Amino acid sequence: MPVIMAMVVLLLLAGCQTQPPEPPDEDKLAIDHMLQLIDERLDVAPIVAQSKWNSGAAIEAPEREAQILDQVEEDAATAGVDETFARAFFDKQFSASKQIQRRLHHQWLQEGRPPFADPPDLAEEVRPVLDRLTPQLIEALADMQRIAEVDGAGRYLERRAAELVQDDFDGEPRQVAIQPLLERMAP
Ligand SMILES: O=C(O)C(=O)C[C@]1(C(=O)O)C=C[C@@H](O)C=C1
Repeated sequence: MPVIMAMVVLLLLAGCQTQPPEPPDEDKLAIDHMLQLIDERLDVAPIVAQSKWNSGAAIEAPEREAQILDQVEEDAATAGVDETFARAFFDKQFSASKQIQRRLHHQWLQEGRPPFADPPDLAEEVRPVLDRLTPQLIEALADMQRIAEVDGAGRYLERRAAELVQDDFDGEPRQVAIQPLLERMAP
């Protein structure tokens, strides 16, 4: 009997323990959507890497980054997104993409890889994919800004990132890409 009593007390105590806060469902959906967009953007990096492997163009393209940031500035103003936040976010998306590209080039160099048979054209086909993602990411940033103070938002984002953002390496590019969001969000 005392054993059963002790078990009942333990069960009651476990039930009383407060669970870490979880954001409401609609905020969870917004976070998932943001992570899916980040994943889509990172997915383009290997295609950029192929195109540059063939052309010999540098991975770092500062003039292209500046061009995207001009667009970001405009879209952020329209969507009411803090410009510094938006710029920091995109800067990290560039860093994550470059990390993936550098790792792939390193791998291909080691393998002595010949040029790819038919990579898509960088300016005509690949960059437009990234340009279409920019306004969608800004909209998602507006949501992130809105729910930044929601208890548990940062923790949820970090947990879901591991499931939704596939960087195909060791998770470092993913960590780089989500860092500005984690910095802004309540844990
Ligand atoms: O467009 C390119 O050349 C890319 O490599 C893509 C990208 C980006 O993520 O948008 C990444 C790195 C470059 O410095 C510029 C832009």
